[in-house]
Amino acid sequence: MEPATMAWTLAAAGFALVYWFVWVMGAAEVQGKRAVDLQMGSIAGDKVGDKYSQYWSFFRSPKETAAAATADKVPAFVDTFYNLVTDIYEWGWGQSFHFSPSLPGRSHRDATRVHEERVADLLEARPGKRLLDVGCGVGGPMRAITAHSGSNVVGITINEYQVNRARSHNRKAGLDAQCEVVCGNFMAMPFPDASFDGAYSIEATCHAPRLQDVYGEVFRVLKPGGLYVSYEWVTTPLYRADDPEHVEVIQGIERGDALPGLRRQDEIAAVAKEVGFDVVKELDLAVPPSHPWWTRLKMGRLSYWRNSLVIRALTLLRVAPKGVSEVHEMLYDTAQHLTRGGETGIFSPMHMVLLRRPEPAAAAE
Ligand SMILES: C=C(CC[C@@H](C)[C@H]1CC[C@H]2C3=CC[C@H]4[C@H](C)[C@@H](O)CC[C@]4(C)[C@H]3CC[C@]12C)C(C)C
Ligand SMILES: C[S@@+](CC[C@H](N)C(=O)[O-])C[C@H]1O[C@@H](n2cnc3c(N)ncnc32)[C@H](O)[C@@H]1O
Repeated sequence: MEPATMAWTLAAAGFALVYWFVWVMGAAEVQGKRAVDLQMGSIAGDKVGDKYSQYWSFFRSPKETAAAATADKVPAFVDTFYNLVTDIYEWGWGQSFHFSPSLPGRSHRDATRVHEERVADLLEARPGKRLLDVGCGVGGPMRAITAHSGSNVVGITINEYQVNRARSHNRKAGLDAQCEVVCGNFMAMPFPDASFDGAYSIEATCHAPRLQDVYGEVFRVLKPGGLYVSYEWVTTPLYRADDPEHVEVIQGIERGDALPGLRRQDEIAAVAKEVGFDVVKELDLAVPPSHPWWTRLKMGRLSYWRNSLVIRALTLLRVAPKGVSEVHEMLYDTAQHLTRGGETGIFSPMHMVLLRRPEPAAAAE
């Protein structure tokens, strides 16, 4: 082959490869968020590195730092975290930022939807009901629940960038008349007392330093008789604080997922009762007969490698901001810890509680 022809062939093959990696494979999970669109939330491109260091400084502060002082800083730290990860989550996982038990023979998308529809069914959601989504992300669950039940949903998230993403997805799905999104702290919500028929939180309240603060707020805004379902991140009774592997896995999950400290499974219902809820049902959805939730993380080694290459290439080309690679590495690392947490059974991201705010007469008994 002529040298010139060879050069042209190589250039065309290179272009085709980059195109396939970035534009075709780059739309990893859902259409709508491609690798070339990766931003870092509302963080300016040249500040990503600083924000990433700021995120880590939270874990570097001495353990003996007064818990209350640290707790005050948590919402800002969680907000920074979601600025850093929201686009990578959407690109590599989808619009629902949670796990689901796998369903043999069905897609991840189906498994996700079934896990979300279970919430609507537990809440007996139907047209005319007004539900609250506590920590709503970019609204994947909210749209599934509205579409499934016909109810109206108001979501709250601490992260302004997610509010904009969620509103835009709601509009595109034609659900903006039924789905509303508010920016705010779920530990001090901007809603009147007794203003919701039902509420749910999917893998979100683990970001609260004190579960009482968020459960207390949900109790306040629910109408008497209203139901609240939560899927909680917890350590299970198999966790041993004197086993170094267990400690490393749990700390790895906390560091890579902006958690002020994972709770024990038995703390959840106790806190619910403390703030006044009746516990209607409590069940760990991660244990058999459920199929593993972590297989989706494990099966993706090739995708992680591909994603990492795409991100490096885009950073080099200055399409993606500097610092994205570091955030991506952090997520890869936490994926290993989450998988290990699932395999050992010491961690569950779906400890489900169904709670009811009692009617006044029942409360007085
Ligand atoms: C509830 C929370 C988030 C749960 C999950 C949605 C996310 C936890 C870890 C995330 C990921 C890890 C690896 C990433 C991978 C390296 C990248 O190439 C593509 C995206 C990941 C798969 C990413 C996707 C979302 C998670 C699974 C917490 C924060 C309380
Ligand atoms: C892992 S995401 C889950 C999102 C959504 N439930 C889903 O399943 O797609 C956790 C969510 O909780 C929100 N969150 C965390 N702390 C919060 C706080 N103090 N107030 C409001 N939202 C908060 C985050 O902004 C994020 O939207």
